[in-house]
Amino acid sequence: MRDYDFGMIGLGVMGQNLLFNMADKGFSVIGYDKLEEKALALESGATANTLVKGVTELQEMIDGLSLPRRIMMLVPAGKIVDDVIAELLPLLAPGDIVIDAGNSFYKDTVRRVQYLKEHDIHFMGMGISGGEKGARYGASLMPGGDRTAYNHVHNLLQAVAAEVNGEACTAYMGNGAAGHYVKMVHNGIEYAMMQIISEVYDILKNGLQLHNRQIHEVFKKWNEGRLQSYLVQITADIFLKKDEFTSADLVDMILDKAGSKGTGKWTSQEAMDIYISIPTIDTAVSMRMLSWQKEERVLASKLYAFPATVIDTNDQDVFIDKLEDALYVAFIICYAQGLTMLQKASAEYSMDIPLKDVVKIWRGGCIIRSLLLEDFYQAFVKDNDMTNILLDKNIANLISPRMEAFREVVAKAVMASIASGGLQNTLAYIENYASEKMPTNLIQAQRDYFGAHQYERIDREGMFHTDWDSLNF
Ligand SMILES: NC(=O)C1=CN([C@@H]2O[C@H](COP(=O)(O)OP(=O)(O)OC[C@H]3O[C@@H](n4cnc5c(N)ncnc54)[C@H](OP(=O)(O)O)[C@@H]3O)[C@@H](O)[C@H]2O)C=CC1
Ligand SMILES: O=C(CO)[C@H](O)[C@H](O)COP(=O)(O)O
Repeated sequence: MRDYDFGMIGLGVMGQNLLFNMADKGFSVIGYDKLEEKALALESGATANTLVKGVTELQEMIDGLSLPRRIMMLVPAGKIVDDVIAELLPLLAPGDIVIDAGNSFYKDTVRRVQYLKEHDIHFMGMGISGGEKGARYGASLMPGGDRTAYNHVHNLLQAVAAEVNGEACTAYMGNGAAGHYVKMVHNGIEYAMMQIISEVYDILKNGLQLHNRQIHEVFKKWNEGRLQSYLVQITADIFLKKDEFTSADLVDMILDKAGSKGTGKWTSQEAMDIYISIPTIDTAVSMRMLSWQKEERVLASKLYAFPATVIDTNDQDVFIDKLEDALYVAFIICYAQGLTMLQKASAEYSMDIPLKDVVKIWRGGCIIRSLLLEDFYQAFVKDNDMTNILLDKNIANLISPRMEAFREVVAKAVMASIASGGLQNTLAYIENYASEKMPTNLIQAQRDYFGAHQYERIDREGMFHTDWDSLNF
Protein backbone atom coordinates (compact mmCIF):
# COMPACT_ATOMS: atom_id res chain seq x y z
CA MET A 1 0.00 0.00 0.00
CA ARG A 2 1.66 3.22 -1.17
CA ASP A 3 0.51 5.87 1.22
CA TYR A 4 3.36 6.87 3.52
CA ASP A 5 4.86 10.33 2.90
CA PHE A 6 8.45 9.75 3.85
CA GLY A 7 11.02 7.02 4.46
CA MET A 8 14.15 7.02 6.64
CA ILE A 9 17.15 4.72 6.48
CA GLY A 10 19.06 4.66 9.76
CA LEU A 11 17.19 4.90 13.04
CA GLY A 12 20.04 6.13 15.20
CA VAL A 13 20.10 9.34 17.23
CA MET A 14 19.28 11.61 14.29
CA GLY A 15 17.10 9.41 12.07
CA GLN A 16 14.72 8.30 14.79
CA ASN A 17 14.24 11.78 16.25
CA LEU A 18 13.75 13.44 12.89
CA LEU A 19 11.05 10.89 12.05
CA PHE A 20 9.26 11.58 15.35
CA ASN A 21 9.45 15.28 14.53
CA MET A 22 8.00 14.71 11.03
CA ALA A 23 5.21 12.54 12.42
CA ASP A 24 4.32 15.21 15.01
CA LYS A 25 3.94 17.66 12.12
CA GLY A 26 1.38 15.41 10.45
CA PHE A 27 3.50 13.41 7.99
CA SER A 28 3.18 9.65 7.82
CA VAL A 29 6.62 8.04 7.99
CA ILE A 30 8.38 4.71 7.65
CA GLY A 31 11.74 4.02 9.23
CA TYR A 32 14.05 1.20 8.21
CA ASP A 33 16.73 -0.36 10.35
CA LYS A 34 18.07 -3.88 10.00
CA LEU A 35 17.79 -4.32 13.78
CA GLU A 36 14.29 -5.31 14.85
CA GLU A 37 14.59 -3.65 18.25
CA LYS A 38 15.24 -0.31 16.54
CA ALA A 39 12.23 -0.70 14.24
CA LEU A 40 10.07 -1.58 17.23
CA ALA A 41 11.49 1.27 19.33
CA LEU A 42 10.52 3.64 16.54
CA GLU A 43 6.88 2.62 16.76
CA SER A 44 6.74 2.54 20.54
CA GLY A 45 8.54 5.88 20.95
CA ALA A 46 6.33 7.87 18.59
CA THR A 47 3.70 10.29 19.84
CA ALA A 48 0.29 8.62 20.21
CA ASN A 49 -1.92 8.83 17.12
CA THR A 50 0.91 9.71 14.75
CA LEU A 51 1.57 7.57 11.69
CA VAL A 52 4.93 5.90 12.26
CA LYS A 53 5.93 2.49 10.99
CA GLY A 54 9.19 0.63 11.67
CA VAL A 55 10.42 -2.01 9.21
CA THR A 56 13.45 -4.31 8.96
CA GLU A 57 13.21 -4.93 5.20
CA LEU A 58 14.02 -2.18 2.69
CA GLN A 59 11.48 -3.63 0.24
CA GLU A 60 8.73 -3.11 2.79
CA MET A 61 9.62 0.56 3.07
CA ILE A 62 9.79 0.90 -0.73
CA ASP A 63 6.35 -0.68 -1.12
CA GLY A 64 4.82 1.57 1.50
CA LEU A 65 5.92 4.98 0.11
CA SER A 66 3.85 7.21 -2.15
CA LEU A 67 5.38 8.20 -5.51
CA PRO A 68 7.79 9.76 -6.15
CA ARG A 69 9.35 8.16 -3.11
CA ARG A 70 11.05 10.52 -0.69
CA ILE A 71 13.74 8.74 1.28
CA MET A 72 16.33 10.14 3.64
CA MET A 73 19.50 8.48 4.88
CA LEU A 74 20.90 9.28 8.30
CA VAL A 75 23.74 6.80 8.51
CA PRO A 76 27.46 7.27 9.23
CA ALA A 77 29.32 9.07 6.43
CA GLY A 78 31.66 7.24 4.06
CA LYS A 79 31.41 3.77 2.60
CA ILE A 80 28.15 3.02 4.44
CA VAL A 81 26.38 5.67 2.35
CA ASP A 82 27.60 3.98 -0.86
CA ASP A 83 26.55 0.59 0.51
CA VAL A 84 23.06 1.86 1.31
CA ILE A 85 22.76 3.43 -2.16
CA ALA A 86 23.85 0.14 -3.77
CA GLU A 87 21.18 -1.72 -1.79
CA LEU A 88 18.51 0.86 -2.48
CA LEU A 89 19.06 1.58 -6.15
CA PRO A 90 17.60 -1.64 -7.63
CA LEU A 91 14.41 -1.06 -5.62
CA LEU A 92 13.80 2.54 -6.74
CA ALA A 93 11.79 3.89 -9.67
CA PRO A 94 12.81 6.76 -11.98
CA GLY A 95 11.97 10.11 -10.37
CA ASP A 96 12.38 8.91 -6.78
CA ILE A 97 14.19 11.23 -4.39
CA VAL A 98 17.04 10.25 -2.07
CA ILE A 99 18.47 12.66 0.48
CA ASP A 100 21.72 12.04 2.31
CA ALA A 101 21.42 14.08 5.50
CA GLY A 102 24.52 12.69 7.22
CA ASN A 103 27.84 14.48 7.51
CA SER A 104 29.09 13.27 4.13
CA PHE A 105 32.17 14.72 2.47
CA TYR A 106 30.95 17.07 -0.24
CA LYS A 107 33.09 15.51 -2.97
CA ASP A 108 31.39 12.17 -2.31
CA THR A 109 28.07 13.96 -2.76
CA VAL A 110 29.18 15.41 -6.11
CA ARG A 111 30.03 11.88 -7.26
CA ARG A 112 26.78 10.38 -5.93
CA VAL A 113 24.61 13.08 -7.53
CA GLN A 114 26.15 12.25 -10.91
CA TYR A 115 25.89 8.49 -10.42
CA LEU A 116 22.23 8.57 -9.39
CA LYS A 117 21.33 11.07 -12.11
CA GLU A 118 22.41 8.42 -14.62
CA HIS A 119 19.70 6.22 -13.06
CA ASP A 120 17.04 8.99 -13.09
CA ILE A 121 17.14 9.29 -9.31
CA HIS A 122 17.19 12.76 -7.73
CA PHE A 123 19.91 12.79 -5.11
CA MET A 124 20.35 15.64 -2.70
CA GLY A 125 22.96 16.32 -0.03
CA MET A 126 21.66 18.04 3.07
CA GLY A 127 23.41 19.23 6.20
CA ILE A 128 21.55 18.98 9.48
CA SER A 129 22.59 20.50 12.76
CA GLY A 130 21.09 20.52 16.21
CA GLY A 131 21.96 17.11 17.55
CA GLU A 132 19.35 14.86 19.12
CA LYS A 133 17.12 17.66 20.44
CA GLY A 134 17.32 19.61 17.18
CA ALA A 135 16.25 16.58 15.17
CA ARG A 136 13.36 15.99 17.57
CA TYR A 137 12.07 19.53 18.06
CA GLY A 138 13.55 21.71 15.31
CA ALA A 139 16.93 21.65 13.60
CA SER A 140 18.78 23.84 11.16
CA LEU A 141 18.52 22.13 7.78
CA MET A 142 20.90 22.89 4.92
CA PRO A 143 19.64 21.28 1.71
CA GLY A 144 21.38 21.87 -1.61
CA GLY A 145 21.67 20.51 -5.12
CA ASP A 146 18.86 18.92 -7.12
CA ARG A 147 16.07 21.50 -7.42
CA THR A 148 13.40 18.92 -8.28
CA ALA A 149 14.20 17.02 -5.13
CA TYR A 150 14.21 20.22 -3.13
CA ASN A 151 10.79 21.25 -4.41
CA HIS A 152 9.38 17.87 -3.39
CA VAL A 153 10.65 18.07 0.20
CA HIS A 154 10.60 21.81 0.81
CA ASN A 155 7.32 21.77 2.81
CA LEU A 156 8.41 18.88 4.95
CA LEU A 157 11.77 20.52 5.74
CA GLN A 158 10.04 23.78 6.64
CA ALA A 159 7.80 21.85 9.03
CA VAL A 160 10.61 20.14 10.95
CA ALA A 161 13.10 22.99 11.06
CA ALA A 162 13.59 25.26 14.07
CA GLU A 163 11.96 28.67 13.90
CA VAL A 164 13.36 32.14 14.51
CA ASN A 165 11.07 35.18 14.28
CA GLY A 166 8.43 32.96 12.69
CA GLU A 167 10.81 31.86 9.92
CA ALA A 168 11.94 28.27 9.42
CA CYS A 169 15.68 27.59 9.79
CA THR A 170 16.02 25.98 6.40
CA ALA A 171 16.69 27.34 2.92
CA TYR A 172 18.14 26.20 -0.37
CA MET A 173 21.92 26.37 0.02
CA GLY A 174 22.94 26.27 -3.63
CA ASN A 175 24.01 24.00 -6.46
CA GLY A 176 25.70 20.62 -6.44
CA ALA A 177 26.99 19.62 -3.04
CA ALA A 178 26.36 23.06 -1.48
CA GLY A 179 24.30 21.58 1.38
CA HIS A 180 27.14 19.36 2.56
CA TYR A 181 29.72 22.07 1.91
CA VAL A 182 27.81 24.52 4.12
CA LYS A 183 27.48 21.87 6.85
CA MET A 184 31.20 21.08 6.66
CA VAL A 185 32.05 24.75 7.24
CA HIS A 186 29.39 24.98 9.97
CA ASN A 187 31.28 22.20 11.77
CA GLY A 188 34.62 23.94 11.18
CA ILE A 189 33.21 27.01 12.95
CA GLU A 190 31.83 24.71 15.65
CA TYR A 191 35.32 23.25 16.22
CA ALA A 192 36.83 26.76 16.42
CA MET A 193 34.26 28.05 18.92
CA MET A 194 34.65 24.94 21.09
CA GLN A 195 38.46 25.32 21.07
CA ILE A 196 38.23 28.98 22.14
CA ILE A 197 35.72 28.13 24.88
CA SER A 198 38.01 25.38 26.18
CA GLU A 199 40.91 27.86 26.38
CA VAL A 200 38.74 30.36 28.25
CA TYR A 201 37.81 27.52 30.63
CA ASP A 202 41.53 26.86 31.16
CA ILE A 203 42.09 30.55 31.96
CA LEU A 204 39.17 30.59 34.43
CA LYS A 205 40.21 27.32 36.05
CA ASN A 206 44.00 27.53 36.13
CA GLY A 207 44.64 31.22 35.59
CA LEU A 208 42.00 32.52 37.99
CA GLN A 209 41.67 29.38 40.12
CA LEU A 210 37.87 29.33 39.92
CA HIS A 211 35.90 26.25 40.98
CA ASN A 212 33.47 24.53 38.64
CA ARG A 213 30.46 26.16 40.32
CA GLN A 214 32.04 29.61 39.79
CA ILE A 215 32.90 28.76 36.18
CA HIS A 216 29.27 27.74 35.71
CA GLU A 217 28.19 31.15 37.04
CA VAL A 218 30.53 32.98 34.65
CA PHE A 219 29.29 31.13 31.53
CA LYS A 220 25.68 31.41 32.71
CA LYS A 221 26.00 35.17 33.08
CA TRP A 222 27.70 35.47 29.70
CA ASN A 223 24.89 33.48 28.11
CA GLU A 224 22.42 36.05 29.39
CA GLY A 225 24.23 38.82 27.50
CA ARG A 226 25.81 39.43 24.13
CA LEU A 227 27.51 35.99 24.16
CA GLN A 228 24.14 34.23 24.17
CA SER A 229 24.65 31.04 22.22
CA TYR A 230 23.96 27.34 22.37
CA LEU A 231 27.60 26.44 23.01
CA VAL A 232 27.97 28.90 25.91
CA GLN A 233 24.67 27.69 27.33
CA ILE A 234 25.63 24.00 27.32
CA THR A 235 29.08 24.89 28.65
CA ALA A 236 27.44 26.55 31.68
CA ASP A 237 25.31 23.42 32.24
CA ILE A 238 28.28 21.04 32.01
CA PHE A 239 29.95 22.50 35.12
CA LEU A 240 26.94 21.54 37.26
CA LYS A 241 26.83 17.87 36.32
CA LYS A 242 27.90 15.39 38.99
CA ASP A 243 29.67 12.14 38.17
CA GLU A 244 27.54 9.02 38.63
CA PHE A 245 30.46 6.84 39.82
CA THR A 246 32.31 9.19 42.17
CA SER A 247 31.52 12.31 44.14
CA ALA A 248 33.45 14.46 41.65
CA ASP A 249 32.10 16.84 39.03
CA LEU A 250 31.72 14.90 35.78
CA VAL A 251 33.80 17.37 33.74
CA ASP A 252 36.84 16.57 35.92
CA MET A 253 36.46 12.85 35.28
CA ILE A 254 36.47 13.11 31.47
CA LEU A 255 39.69 12.17 29.69
CA ASP A 256 41.26 15.07 27.79
CA LYS A 257 41.16 13.43 24.34
CA ALA A 258 38.72 15.15 21.97
CA GLY A 259 37.00 12.97 19.38
CA SER A 260 36.56 13.98 15.77
CA LYS A 261 34.61 12.48 12.89
CA GLY A 262 36.24 14.39 10.02
CA THR A 263 34.26 17.52 9.17
CA GLY A 264 36.69 19.86 10.94
CA LYS A 265 39.70 18.35 9.21
CA TRP A 266 37.97 18.56 5.84
CA THR A 267 37.23 22.24 6.44
CA SER A 268 40.93 22.93 7.02
CA GLN A 269 42.02 20.85 4.04
CA GLU A 270 39.46 22.50 1.77
CA ALA A 271 40.34 26.01 2.92
CA MET A 272 43.95 25.34 1.91
CA ASP A 273 42.76 24.19 -1.51
CA ILE A 274 40.92 27.43 -2.15
CA TYR A 275 43.61 29.63 -0.54
CA ILE A 276 41.51 30.92 2.35
CA SER A 277 43.03 31.60 5.73
CA ILE A 278 41.10 30.01 8.64
CA PRO A 279 43.74 29.75 11.38
CA THR A 280 41.32 29.41 14.29
CA ILE A 281 39.64 26.40 12.67
CA ASP A 282 43.06 24.96 11.74
CA THR A 283 44.21 25.35 15.34
CA ALA A 284 41.07 23.71 16.68
CA VAL A 285 41.57 20.68 14.41
CA SER A 286 45.23 20.53 15.26
CA MET A 287 44.68 20.76 19.04
CA ARG A 288 42.15 17.90 18.92
CA MET A 289 44.85 15.82 17.21
CA LEU A 290 47.44 16.82 19.82
CA SER A 291 44.96 15.82 22.52
CA TRP A 292 45.04 12.24 21.22
CA GLN A 293 48.76 11.97 22.10
CA LYS A 294 47.95 11.67 25.78
CA GLU A 295 50.73 9.23 26.67
CA GLU A 296 53.37 11.31 24.84
CA ARG A 297 52.07 14.52 26.44
CA VAL A 298 52.45 12.96 29.87
CA LEU A 299 56.08 12.09 29.05
CA ALA A 300 56.76 15.58 27.71
CA SER A 301 55.21 17.17 30.77
CA LYS A 302 57.91 15.52 32.87
CA LEU A 303 60.65 16.97 30.64
CA TYR A 304 59.27 20.49 30.36
CA ALA A 305 57.91 22.05 33.50
CA PHE A 306 55.33 24.57 32.26
CA PRO A 307 53.03 24.77 35.26
CA ALA A 308 50.19 27.21 34.76
CA THR A 309 50.67 30.14 37.08
CA VAL A 310 47.94 32.25 38.58
CA ILE A 311 47.07 35.29 36.49
CA ASP A 312 47.84 38.46 38.33
CA THR A 313 44.82 40.77 38.16
CA ASN A 314 44.07 43.88 40.20
CA ASP A 315 40.39 43.05 40.08
CA GLN A 316 39.25 39.56 39.10
CA ASP A 317 35.76 40.69 38.06
CA VAL A 318 37.20 43.30 35.73
CA PHE A 319 39.45 40.66 34.15
CA ILE A 320 36.48 38.31 33.71
CA ASP A 321 34.70 41.13 31.85
CA LYS A 322 37.76 41.39 29.59
CA LEU A 323 37.61 37.65 29.05
CA GLU A 324 34.00 38.07 27.96
CA ASP A 325 35.12 40.72 25.46
CA ALA A 326 37.90 38.46 24.20
CA LEU A 327 35.52 35.52 23.73
CA TYR A 328 33.03 37.76 21.96
CA VAL A 329 35.61 39.09 19.48
CA ALA A 330 37.04 35.60 18.97
CA PHE A 331 33.56 34.20 18.23
CA ILE A 332 32.99 36.87 15.58
CA ILE A 333 36.30 35.97 13.97
CA CYS A 334 35.53 32.23 14.00
CA TYR A 335 32.36 32.95 12.02
CA ALA A 336 34.22 35.43 9.79
CA GLN A 337 36.74 32.78 8.77
CA GLY A 338 34.07 30.19 7.94
CA LEU A 339 31.82 32.62 6.08
CA THR A 340 34.75 33.95 4.04
CA MET A 341 35.55 30.39 3.08
CA LEU A 342 31.94 29.78 1.99
CA GLN A 343 31.91 32.93 -0.12
CA LYS A 344 35.11 31.91 -1.92
CA ALA A 345 34.02 28.28 -2.37
CA SER A 346 30.68 29.41 -3.73
CA ALA A 347 32.40 31.29 -6.54
CA GLU A 348 35.17 28.72 -7.05
CA TYR A 349 32.78 25.77 -7.42
CA SER A 350 29.81 27.71 -8.92
CA MET A 351 27.62 26.67 -5.99
CA ASP A 352 25.86 30.03 -5.75
CA ILE A 353 25.54 29.82 -1.97
CA PRO A 354 23.31 32.60 -0.60
CA LEU A 355 25.35 33.77 2.41
CA LYS A 356 22.41 35.82 3.67
CA ASP A 357 20.34 32.64 3.92
CA VAL A 358 23.17 30.63 5.46
CA VAL A 359 23.46 32.94 8.46
CA LYS A 360 19.69 33.29 8.59
CA ILE A 361 19.14 29.54 9.01
CA TRP A 362 22.01 29.26 11.49
CA ARG A 363 20.20 31.66 13.86
CA GLY A 364 18.20 28.77 15.31
CA GLY A 365 18.34 25.01 15.73
CA CYS A 366 22.03 24.47 15.04
CA ILE A 367 25.02 23.96 17.32
CA ILE A 368 26.59 27.31 16.38
CA ARG A 369 23.43 29.36 16.84
CA SER A 370 24.02 32.61 18.70
CA LEU A 371 22.77 36.15 19.04
CA LEU A 372 25.63 37.25 16.78
CA LEU A 373 24.07 35.54 13.77
CA GLU A 374 21.45 38.29 13.70
CA ASP A 375 24.22 40.90 13.25
CA PHE A 376 25.73 38.86 10.44
CA TYR A 377 22.33 38.42 8.84
CA GLN A 378 21.81 42.19 8.81
CA ALA A 379 25.29 42.62 7.29
CA PHE A 380 24.56 40.17 4.46
CA VAL A 381 21.13 41.69 3.85
CA LYS A 382 23.03 44.89 3.04
CA ASP A 383 25.62 43.11 0.91
CA ASN A 384 25.24 39.41 0.14
CA ASP A 385 28.54 39.42 -1.80
CA MET A 386 30.67 40.72 1.06
CA THR A 387 33.93 38.76 1.10
CA ASN A 388 34.45 39.07 4.85
CA ILE A 389 32.02 40.21 7.55
CA LEU A 390 34.92 42.00 9.22
CA LEU A 391 34.54 44.62 6.48
CA ASP A 392 31.06 45.52 7.70
CA LYS A 393 31.08 48.79 9.68
CA ASN A 394 28.65 47.55 12.34
CA ILE A 395 30.72 44.42 12.91
CA ALA A 396 33.88 46.56 13.13
CA ASN A 397 32.12 48.64 15.78
CA LEU A 398 31.50 45.48 17.81
CA ILE A 399 35.15 44.47 17.60
CA SER A 400 37.24 47.65 17.82
CA PRO A 401 36.39 48.74 21.38
CA ARG A 402 37.18 45.23 22.64
CA MET A 403 40.56 44.69 20.99
CA GLU A 404 42.56 45.99 23.94
CA ALA A 405 40.82 43.55 26.28
CA PHE A 406 41.43 40.74 23.76
CA ARG A 407 45.16 41.54 23.62
CA GLU A 408 45.43 41.70 27.39
CA VAL A 409 43.72 38.33 27.83
CA VAL A 410 46.05 36.69 25.30
CA ALA A 411 49.14 38.31 26.83
CA LYS A 412 48.17 37.26 30.35
CA ALA A 413 47.38 33.70 29.24
CA VAL A 414 50.76 33.44 27.51
CA MET A 415 52.62 34.73 30.57
CA ALA A 416 50.73 32.26 32.78
CA SER A 417 51.78 29.30 30.57
CA ILE A 418 48.17 28.62 29.61
CA ALA A 419 48.16 27.15 26.11
CA SER A 420 45.86 29.40 24.14
CA GLY A 421 46.65 28.72 20.50
CA GLY A 422 43.08 29.34 19.36
CA LEU A 423 42.88 32.76 20.97
CA GLN A 424 46.41 33.65 19.85
CA ASN A 425 45.85 32.70 16.24
CA THR A 426 42.50 34.47 16.21
CA LEU A 427 44.21 37.62 17.43
CA ALA A 428 46.94 37.16 14.82
CA TYR A 429 44.28 36.76 12.14
CA ILE A 430 42.56 40.05 12.86
CA GLU A 431 45.86 41.87 13.44
CA ASN A 432 47.06 40.75 10.01
CA TYR A 433 43.72 41.05 8.25
CA ALA A 434 43.31 44.62 9.42
CA SER A 435 46.93 45.48 8.67
CA GLU A 436 47.75 47.74 5.76
CA LYS A 437 51.27 46.43 5.76
CA MET A 438 52.32 42.90 6.71
CA PRO A 439 56.00 41.96 7.05
CA THR A 440 55.68 39.70 4.00
CA ASN A 441 57.91 42.07 1.98
CA LEU A 442 60.80 40.36 3.78
CA ILE A 443 59.54 36.91 2.77
CA GLN A 444 59.47 38.06 -0.84
CA ALA A 445 63.05 39.34 -0.53
CA GLN A 446 64.16 36.00 0.96
CA ARG A 447 62.40 34.03 -1.80
CA ASP A 448 64.05 36.15 -4.45
CA TYR A 449 67.43 35.82 -2.68
CA PHE A 450 67.48 32.02 -2.53
CA GLY A 451 65.27 31.09 -5.46
CA ALA A 452 65.13 34.04 -7.88
CA HIS A 453 61.35 33.96 -7.44
CA GLN A 454 60.99 37.70 -8.15
CA TYR A 455 58.96 40.26 -6.26
CA GLU A 456 56.56 43.11 -6.91
CA ARG A 457 57.46 46.66 -5.87
CA ILE A 458 55.40 49.29 -4.10
CA ASP A 459 56.33 52.05 -6.55
CA ARG A 460 56.17 50.52 -10.04
CA GLU A 461 54.46 47.75 -12.02
CA GLY A 462 56.10 44.46 -12.98
CA MET A 463 58.16 41.67 -11.47
CA PHE A 464 61.72 42.31 -10.28
CA HIS A 465 64.74 40.22 -9.44
CA THR A 466 67.81 41.36 -7.56
CA ASP A 467 71.28 39.88 -7.46
CA TRP A 468 71.30 39.73 -3.66
CA ASP A 469 74.84 38.26 -3.43
CA SER A 470 76.42 41.39 -4.78
CA LEU A 471 75.49 43.37 -1.71
CA ASN A 472 77.10 46.67 -1.14
CA PHE A 473 77.14 46.73 2.67
N1 LIG B 1 24.59 12.93 16.30
C1 LIG B 1 24.60 14.18 15.91
O1 LIG B 1 24.54 15.12 16.72
C2 LIG B 1 24.63 14.51 14.47
C3 LIG B 1 24.95 13.56 13.51
N2 LIG B 1 24.95 13.91 12.19
C4 LIG B 1 25.24 12.93 11.16
O2 LIG B 1 24.08 12.15 10.93
C5 LIG B 1 24.43 10.82 10.56
C6 LIG B 1 23.80 9.85 11.54
O3 LIG B 1 24.29 10.17 12.83
P1 LIG B 1 23.68 9.53 14.16
O4 LIG B 1 22.22 9.37 14.05
O5 LIG B 1 24.27 10.30 15.27
O6 LIG B 1 24.38 8.09 14.12
P2 LIG B 1 24.00 6.75 14.92
O7 LIG B 1 25.26 6.00 15.04
O8 LIG B 1 23.21 7.07 16.14
O9 LIG B 1 23.03 5.99 13.91
C7 LIG B 1 23.46 5.52 12.67
C8 LIG B 1 22.40 4.64 12.09
O10 LIG B 1 22.86 4.19 10.81
C9 LIG B 1 22.49 2.81 10.72
N3 LIG B 1 23.36 2.09 9.79
C10 LIG B 1 24.67 1.87 9.89
N4 LIG B 1 25.11 1.16 8.86
C11 LIG B 1 24.04 0.91 8.07
C12 LIG B 1 23.85 0.24 6.85
N5 LIG B 1 24.87 -0.31 6.20
N6 LIG B 1 22.59 0.20 6.35
C13 LIG B 1 21.57 0.77 6.97
N7 LIG B 1 21.69 1.45 8.13
C14 LIG B 1 22.91 1.52 8.67
C15 LIG B 1 22.66 2.27 12.12
O11 LIG B 1 21.90 1.10 12.24
P3 LIG B 1 22.34 -0.09 13.23
O12 LIG B 1 22.34 0.50 14.61
O13 LIG B 1 21.29 -1.10 13.03
O14 LIG B 1 23.70 -0.51 12.79
C16 LIG B 1 22.09 3.43 12.95
O15 LIG B 1 20.71 3.31 13.11
C17 LIG B 1 25.96 10.78 10.55
O16 LIG B 1 26.42 11.04 9.27
C18 LIG B 1 26.33 11.92 11.49
O17 LIG B 1 27.61 12.42 11.23
C19 LIG B 1 24.64 15.17 11.77
C20 LIG B 1 24.33 16.14 12.67
C21 LIG B 1 24.33 15.91 14.08
O1 LIG C 1 27.60 17.48 13.01
C1 LIG C 1 27.58 17.46 14.21
C2 LIG C 1 27.24 18.66 14.99
O2 LIG C 1 27.03 19.77 14.17
C3 LIG C 1 27.94 16.17 14.87
O3 LIG C 1 27.66 16.16 16.23
C4 LIG C 1 29.36 15.82 14.61
O4 LIG C 1 29.61 14.50 15.02
C5 LIG C 1 30.35 16.75 15.31
O5 LIG C 1 31.63 16.57 14.82
P1 LIG C 1 32.78 15.77 15.61
O6 LIG C 1 32.17 14.43 15.98
O7 LIG C 1 33.90 15.69 14.63
O8 LIG C 1 33.09 16.60 16.83
